[in-house]
Amino acid sequence: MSPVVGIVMGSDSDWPVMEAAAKALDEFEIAYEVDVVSAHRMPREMVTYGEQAADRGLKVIIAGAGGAAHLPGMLASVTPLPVIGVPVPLKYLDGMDSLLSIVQMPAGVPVATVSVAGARNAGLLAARILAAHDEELLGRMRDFQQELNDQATEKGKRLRAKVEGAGGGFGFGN
Ligand SMILES: Nc1c(C(=O)O)ncn1[C@@H]1O[C@H](COP(=O)(O)O)[C@@H](O)[C@H]1O
Repeated sequence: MSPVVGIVMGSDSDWPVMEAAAKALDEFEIAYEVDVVSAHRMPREMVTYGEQAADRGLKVIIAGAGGAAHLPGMLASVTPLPVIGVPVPLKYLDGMDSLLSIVQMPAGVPVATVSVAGARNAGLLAARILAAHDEELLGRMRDFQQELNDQATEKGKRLRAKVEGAGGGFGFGN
């Protein structure tokens, strides 16, 4: 299957964070490619990647970067595809630098920014974007949401049993 999502990052050092996006796409059996594409260190290749992405069949780009994280915004400026930005936290500033570098885009050049290190949600958001035009994938997303719902309900049951067992009161679920 040819890739429909491009997962790119400023450095291979971002992979431990970005891997969660790949895992989410694996869960939905969505084909993706992975690469290092840095706006700062390889600007010409970055522009080429962004310019060719749609013609190569990609539908969504997930771009992760740390520090002065210009990659997601720069990619969004050269591709018509939706770009999801993942702020990667580095040693200093706890990812606030990456977050602010990615999230405050000027009007006209959107980047859908997820939380700091929120690569899993980036993968899930890419799946939802694809599902908007794919009934079968939409069904799997609904199943996934139902599973989340069931798990949260189960957690509530367990918590209530624990508290009630210790002589506590009753909760919303009763
Ligand atoms: N933020 C960017 C960009 C960019 O935005 O173009 N290119 C690399 N980087 C970031 O530099 C950090 C350190 O990279 P190294 O570990 O290679 O020194 C990484 O988090 C990367 O995303």
